[in-house]
Amino acid sequence: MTAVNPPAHTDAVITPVGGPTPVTNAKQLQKPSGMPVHKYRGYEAVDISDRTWPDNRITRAPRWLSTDLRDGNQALIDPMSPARKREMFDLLVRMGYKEIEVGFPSSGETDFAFVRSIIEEGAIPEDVTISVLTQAREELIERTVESLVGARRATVHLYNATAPTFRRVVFRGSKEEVKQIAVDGTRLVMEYADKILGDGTIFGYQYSPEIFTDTELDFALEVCEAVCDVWQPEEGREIILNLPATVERSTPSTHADRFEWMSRNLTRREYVCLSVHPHNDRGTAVAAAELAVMAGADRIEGCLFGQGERTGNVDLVTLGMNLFSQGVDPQIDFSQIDEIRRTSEYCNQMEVHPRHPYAGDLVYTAFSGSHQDAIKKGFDAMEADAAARGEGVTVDDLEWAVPYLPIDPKDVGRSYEAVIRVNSQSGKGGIAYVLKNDHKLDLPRRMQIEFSRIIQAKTDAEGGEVTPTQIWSTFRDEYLPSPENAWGRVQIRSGQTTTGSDGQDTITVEATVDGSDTVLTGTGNGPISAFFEALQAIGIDARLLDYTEHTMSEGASAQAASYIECAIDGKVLWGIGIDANTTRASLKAVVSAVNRATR
Ligand SMILES: CC(=O)SCCNC(=O)CCNC(=O)[C@H](O)C(C)(C)COP(=O)(O)OP(=O)(O)OC[C@H]1O[C@@H](n2cnc3c(N)ncnc32)[C@H](O)[C@@H]1OP(=O)(O)O
Ligand SMILES: CC(C)C(=O)C(=O)O
Repeated sequence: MTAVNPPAHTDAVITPVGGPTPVTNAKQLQKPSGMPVHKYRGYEAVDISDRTWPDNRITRAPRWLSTDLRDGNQALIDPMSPARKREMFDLLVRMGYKEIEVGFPSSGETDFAFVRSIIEEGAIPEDVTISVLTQAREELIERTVESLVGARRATVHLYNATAPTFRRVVFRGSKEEVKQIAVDGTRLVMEYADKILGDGTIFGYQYSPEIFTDTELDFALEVCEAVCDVWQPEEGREIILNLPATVERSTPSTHADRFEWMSRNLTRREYVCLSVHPHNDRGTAVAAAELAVMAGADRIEGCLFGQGERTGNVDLVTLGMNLFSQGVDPQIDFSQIDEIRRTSEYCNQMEVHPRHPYAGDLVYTAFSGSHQDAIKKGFDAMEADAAARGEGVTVDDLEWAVPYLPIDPKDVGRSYEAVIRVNSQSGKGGIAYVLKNDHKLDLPRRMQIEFSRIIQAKTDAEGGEVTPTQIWSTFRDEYLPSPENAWGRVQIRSGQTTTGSDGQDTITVEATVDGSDTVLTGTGNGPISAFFEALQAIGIDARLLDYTEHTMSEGASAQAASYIECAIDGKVLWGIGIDANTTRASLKAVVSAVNRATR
């Protein structure tokens, strides 16, 4: 055999002995881009060769915090109006989020008033903790705590940047001074909470060393430890330490290493809720969150559909649904994903991409032929498996196993209607799926091939998508013309068969042939062969090649579909007949094929 792909390490051009085309190593064809790569440097690895996170599995939902109303909102072109904020808040509650960051109350009247409104209007369920963000500045902290008066459960979330560039550029201070900002801020939060909030509030505290991703690990740890020294976490008094990828900078694996390192080195780890807050600058926020949980994070902060600064916060919908698709209950209800999407679009005034995981318009839709074929076979196999398991077992009782569909679209409130859409890339499987799903017609394989050629000719000629309605109207026109729209040489009105003592069937059919009423008769070893003989009399030479039938529904008024493959005057064609009586259905199927032969 001749090698076609040269080994990756050679730059040689391999000329296959006797082969037609010399093969060039693709490496040789790539050229330097000319882009200014010298301006950037690689992210530092973490010295943690005994890392354990790759072996961990996520077997239960982490704690979730939605920051749609804070990090999501602060990144919008038009921040949410109070009405939109309230819609979002109510949605998050309905979905099951128990920790919701509701704003930055010291930023201005809008956020302050919103926090007051949900407290005063009793919109916060007993088991939901609201959280509010503040900088480590006394006047802002005081105002922040004031916003929480009357809340049953509330957390103040304080942040300050700890990364070198921010120490140098924003705070213009030393490590010690920047650590002191966090320490003083924590003390002020505690003092104001004591002074302003009564015993009626179950008060929590969260600290974020902002830009954790660019902060030296040992310094991030030092600041977190100093904050813990002030807050004094203990049994029944947790602290949330949230380590934000304010700007996502590393691979998810390095991010996970940093989490494992922090998780191992925090002294009061059992009283710390370790929280991950990924942004999506490298497009890997979801992976970063998942790997961080494997590395020890207890809690994830993010936004629905990945709203948030720049490329967004991590997407809570994808994370939750990823768990669901692995058989882990996300403890968040995504069963009405389109309602969630619509509400989010209304609140954020931004659209969710049609290819957005789990929620986009097109994510359960296959256009391409081999995908459609496999999906149709998958649905058929699930139905057969359920039937084989015995009475009362439905596909909903089985493990989901439909190729190309990671989850059952029904589980998020989607119908199967949009699963298969037909265009020029589609094959017989998709078209057959539409006919089976929408019209209960289970076409035999060779008939699928025949009809898909008819649709293919249409897509090649007209381009674009062929809707299920167009597929059905093309199918009807081709195989099942209605009496109002009849075409073809033969239309039958009624027929009778009698069986003689010799076992031969004689058929008498009242029909219209070429526009004239007539009676056709013939004899054969069954009604179909008798009908073929009757057709001989009007010059139609037909021979049966294949026959199959199935019921289309259950009950007394059940319809049957018959499919007949015939050789007619040298052509091989399929016909279909639908009738409550199977003999009539098969005669209609013969007529369908006969008429097509002369169309
Ligand atoms: C990564 C994140 O998403 S963090 C959250 C960011 N979100 C927001 O900022 C939205 C809401 N913020 C706001 O509306 C405004 O920033 C306000 C109203 C809170 C404060 O506004 P201003 O008082 O004008 O201050 P501004 O935000 O510009 O901050 C600048 C000052 O705060 C200091 N500062 C910034 N962050 C912090 C912090 N976390 N803790 C303490 N001081 C801080 C800066 O060093 C600077 O100080 P300087 O004036 O002495 O140089
Ligand atoms: C305040 C912090 C958590 C933040 O939003 C970020 O760093 O992205």
